[in-house]
Amino acid sequence: MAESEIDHARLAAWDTPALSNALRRTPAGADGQRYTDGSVHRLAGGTLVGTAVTAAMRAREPGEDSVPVADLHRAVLAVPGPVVVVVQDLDEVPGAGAFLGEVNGTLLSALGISGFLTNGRVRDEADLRGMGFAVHAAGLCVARAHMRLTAVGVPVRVAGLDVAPGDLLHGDQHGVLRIPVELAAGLPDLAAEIREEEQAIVTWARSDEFSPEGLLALRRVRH
Ligand SMILES: O=C([O-])CC(=O)C(=O)O
Ligand SMILES: [Mg+2]
Repeated sequence: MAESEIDHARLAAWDTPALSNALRRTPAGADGQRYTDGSVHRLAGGTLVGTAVTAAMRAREPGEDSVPVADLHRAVLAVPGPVVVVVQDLDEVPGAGAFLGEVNGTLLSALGISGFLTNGRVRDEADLRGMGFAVHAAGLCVARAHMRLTAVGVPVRVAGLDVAPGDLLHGDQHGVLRIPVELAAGLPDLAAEIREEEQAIVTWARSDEFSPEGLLALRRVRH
């Protein structure tokens, strides 16, 4: 499926656990899923869905290896649909300085991005909460330090998740999930099917029909 045919709004109506459950029923299975490892958290915004535009940065030490931020802006504008900007902080100990703050955030907001993900840190927190896009990062930091982008449009690894330019990402308060583009169209229906199955159990557990003996008699394996 072409990226332009993906129904982002339909995916955004689901949370990451539901889409992960749905992916289990595809060839991806339980082992073929790729998602952030919990070392980053959502600091602002709601659900993100979009195509990855990637970059790398460094901040701890000075260097002559910078590329213009305009390269990132151009890459964002080259994607027809919603974009998730993914920035890998390459420093051995990431987080010395922030790429994302009020100014870079406002520019990316003006370009209409859906989300931002980094293994590094961000700043100007109060401003970021009003940007209208989701921010996932390892945390906050004070300084800019020697922050510069060192590459745009390269494969990156952020919070254990490998991301290539063009990958489809979905994220919420649980983390960020990479969705194989060829499986995207089928996921909402699978998620709905699973929710129905799960809600049957939940509804029973909350009902007057429920009894501990009844539960044991079912000898349930999964839930
Ligand atoms: O200094 C930077 O580039 C990061 C920052 O605080 C901002 O974008 O406002
Ligand atoms: Mg700032």
